[in-house]
Amino acid sequence: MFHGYRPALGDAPTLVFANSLGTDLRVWERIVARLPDSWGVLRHDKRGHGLSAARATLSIETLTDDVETLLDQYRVGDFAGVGLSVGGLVMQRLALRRPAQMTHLVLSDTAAKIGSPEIWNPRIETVLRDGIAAIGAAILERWFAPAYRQTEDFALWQAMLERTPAAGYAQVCAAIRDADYTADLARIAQPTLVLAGAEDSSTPPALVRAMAAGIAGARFVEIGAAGHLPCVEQPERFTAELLGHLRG
Ligand SMILES: O=C(O)CCC(=O)CC(=O)O
Repeated sequence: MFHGYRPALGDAPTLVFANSLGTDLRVWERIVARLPDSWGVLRHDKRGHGLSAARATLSIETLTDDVETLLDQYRVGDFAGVGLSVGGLVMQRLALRRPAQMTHLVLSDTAAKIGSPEIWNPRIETVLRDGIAAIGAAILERWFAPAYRQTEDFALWQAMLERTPAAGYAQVCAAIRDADYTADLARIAQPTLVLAGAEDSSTPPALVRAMAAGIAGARFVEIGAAGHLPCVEQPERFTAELLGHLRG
């Protein structure tokens, strides 16, 4: 599995990131660039995305297994988990699997249950039949606020999305469809920051806020002028919230 690891220096914190559907580890580039150099960072391309090969069966649980494998491979100690959308589902699992090791949780533009079979099944069918480009414009409208879609930058993320293998994308869609962690939210004990792009129509702020309400003590912050990927569109604000959460 393709990944990047930078160990923390001394007692500096380590951040473990998990990406969203149709993106790879570069989605965190602008956040990592703003972190202190001493902080540890572990990022990866989930199965069927970026440079990571798909695997025969995939679920949120197997995606979480992959992150645990990397944590153990590098003997990562305490870490903060940062998950975006489907990556947020993975981090919700990891929070419960590694309660002592995960010190803080950051959930961006995610929920305990995202969408329904009525949304995911036609999307899977279309992608497998016609490719991602067939639904690319609709996805990008959900990902970015209108002003951002006029920028030169926008084409970069469109390329990332459209280069995602259709089979890998469809497998992750099915994994999201089959996951519902609503009943487990109350068991999350880490201090949790929940971020939502104010213009996110993939996981709208009301849905994200409802998840936050289920996690004891979670702090909910809405980020203006951002869609589904505030880490791309509003990296300054995203990083400020992240650093504030970790530094208490
Ligand atoms: O981004 C994700 O991980 C899943 C949510 C989604 O459907 C994103 C999109 O609108 O394409």
